[in-house]
Amino acid sequence: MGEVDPAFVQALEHRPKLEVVEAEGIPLIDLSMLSSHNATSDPLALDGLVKEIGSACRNWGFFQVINHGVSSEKRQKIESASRKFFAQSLEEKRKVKRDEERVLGYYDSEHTKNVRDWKEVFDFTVENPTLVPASYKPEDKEVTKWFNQWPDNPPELREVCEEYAKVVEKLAYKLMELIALSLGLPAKRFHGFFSDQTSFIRLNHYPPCPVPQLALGVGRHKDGGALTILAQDDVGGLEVKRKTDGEWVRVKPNPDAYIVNVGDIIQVWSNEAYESVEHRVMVNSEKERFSIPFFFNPAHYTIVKPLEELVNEQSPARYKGYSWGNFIVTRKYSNFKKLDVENVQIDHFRV
Ligand SMILES: O=C(O)CCC(=O)C(=O)O
Ligand SMILES: [Fe+2]
Repeated sequence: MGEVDPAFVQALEHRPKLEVVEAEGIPLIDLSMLSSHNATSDPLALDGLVKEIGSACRNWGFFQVINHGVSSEKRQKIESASRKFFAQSLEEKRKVKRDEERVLGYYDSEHTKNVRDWKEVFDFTVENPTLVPASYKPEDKEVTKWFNQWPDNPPELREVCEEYAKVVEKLAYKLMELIALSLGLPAKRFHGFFSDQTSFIRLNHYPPCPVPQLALGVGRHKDGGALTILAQDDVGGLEVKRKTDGEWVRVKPNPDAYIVNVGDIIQVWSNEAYESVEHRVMVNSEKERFSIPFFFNPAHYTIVKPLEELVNEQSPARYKGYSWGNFIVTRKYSNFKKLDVENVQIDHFRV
């Protein structure tokens, strides 16, 4: 195994197979009608789109969207600034390193399920500052603020990140409207949850890895928030656990598309009509890879529970309510030290 730190090595059953199964059938959904005038004047076409979104959420939990309204210029700008940022020396990047006080910024030793990920990241929130509970102890009611940290180089990073956040946020609201309609709810049913959103964007850099059969860029996991909107470059490596057979399948890069996945919160809100799906990232020995997920997350004071409209005698609530603020800070602080609480999962709130 040579020089590789054992912290990166996955248990046998979680190691990736090097022969890749490219996903057949991950839905590709065209959103162009939302940016034209047709959306209001052609209810039939909107209906078709809503059905497509509903069946993608139900059958896959993952889909790709094209003609999504995010200009390719904004995407290229953030991608190129991200490349410039990660190309700097470790010393330079660590000037905006995250720690217990400043939890946003650069980080190079993230763990998923206690195995180190082969990646480095830069995190920033969409709202600056972002309000969150000051402590992971539910009895502490104090609220604190998370502030973004911006590096000196590349100098344009802050502006391109802020611009990008604005346009992807618009897409996130549109997708939530389609998801609401697909569940038989009013289009704006979810909007109120996001007024003091805790959404964040992560710049991911996966360097080439000498042991791609042993390590992962990100270990298998589900996203804890509401919805994730991901830009991946042309290298490929994202794998989704297909619902029909549990096979790991790769999401083929499409430079015009965003990959969207349902997170744990939608699973709970929809009372499991839609499920958050496991995914992971494979690395390779030749090429570095970059990706940019936007994690659309509600306000910290949101109590996440199945929506009343979707609960009845035939389908009783499958979850008790839980505090989103407590969920995120518990996850966040467990990165820095071992807490006296277990790694929080929505399963803990199952009825
Ligand atoms: O890089 C990717 O393709 C996905 C990353 C991911 O799943 C995550 O950061 O939650
Ligand atoms: Fe993820």
